[in-house]
Amino acid sequence: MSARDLRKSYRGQVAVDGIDLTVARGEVFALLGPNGAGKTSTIEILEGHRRRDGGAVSVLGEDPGTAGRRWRARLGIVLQTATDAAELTVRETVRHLAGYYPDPRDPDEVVAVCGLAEKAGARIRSLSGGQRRRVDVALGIIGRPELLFLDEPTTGFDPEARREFWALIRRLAEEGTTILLTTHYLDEAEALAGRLAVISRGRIIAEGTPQTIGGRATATATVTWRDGTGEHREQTSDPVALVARLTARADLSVSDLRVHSPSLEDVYLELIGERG
Ligand SMILES: Nc1ncnc2c1ncn2[C@@H]1O[C@H](COP(=O)(O)OP(=O)(O)OP(=O)(O)O)[C@@H](O)[C@H]1O
Repeated sequence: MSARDLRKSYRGQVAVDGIDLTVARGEVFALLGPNGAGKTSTIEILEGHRRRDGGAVSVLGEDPGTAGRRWRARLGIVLQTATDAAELTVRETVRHLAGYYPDPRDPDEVVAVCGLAEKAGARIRSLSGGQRRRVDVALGIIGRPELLFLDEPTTGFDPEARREFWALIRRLAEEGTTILLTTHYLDEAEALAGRLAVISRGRIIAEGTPQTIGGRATATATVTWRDGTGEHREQTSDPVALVARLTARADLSVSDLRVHSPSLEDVYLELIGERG
């Protein structure tokens, strides 16, 4: 999947301002960025849900602006807005949608892996917000998509449900599903994404792996420790060497040794702040 110089404005207001993006088959790629940065606009153009104003886009070898139903059946889509309240049960809803795909997954299995087995017979409108979001995810994967778009998939999930969801995404990725997700949870991006991009004001301002983005791998670390002379704190670009030096000193009894490297959140906030 690739986009070159992608552009989108709403009544003259620029939302996507020349985005270049390439996601290889089998990759899990996360789009991060503040509210209104242009993530949903970008993802919905790639899904074929919104028209672009400019740029070239290829998704599974086709232009989403003109691709047809067979192309659509190869995608799984979890939109940002949750499923409307419905009178159908969870099981009925998932089974119903399965009927639209040539090679769907087993509906009961999907209900189970999405943590909805106990709610399979419940009407959608009776579910909690997080449970409804799980139904959205179930509907997104029922068609055995080659490419899965997830727009803030775990909003409203409790911590356990998020962990279960992460395990599900990892399983799908292992099976070869390409996944593009947006999230405001940096731990989620770090846990799932092989690569990620930070979008701000319609542009990509950083791209890389969770470990290296924004210079994270080479950023200064803070080492703190305690010894006979008191508490110490030192900034260093080579914490391993400092720790080795400290622990080699027989005359110091070092304790409470900690190395703090910048988290993905630290790096993200710095990136956003610089451009904010
Ligand atoms: N249908 C629309 N009509 C007018 N303006 C829109 C529309 N959709 C989005 N916008 C505007 O485009 C900009 C980008 O919005 P978008 O939804 O793509 O951001 P986002 O990064 O997904 O934000 P969030 O994290 O809040 O979901 C915002 O300023 C938004 O107000």
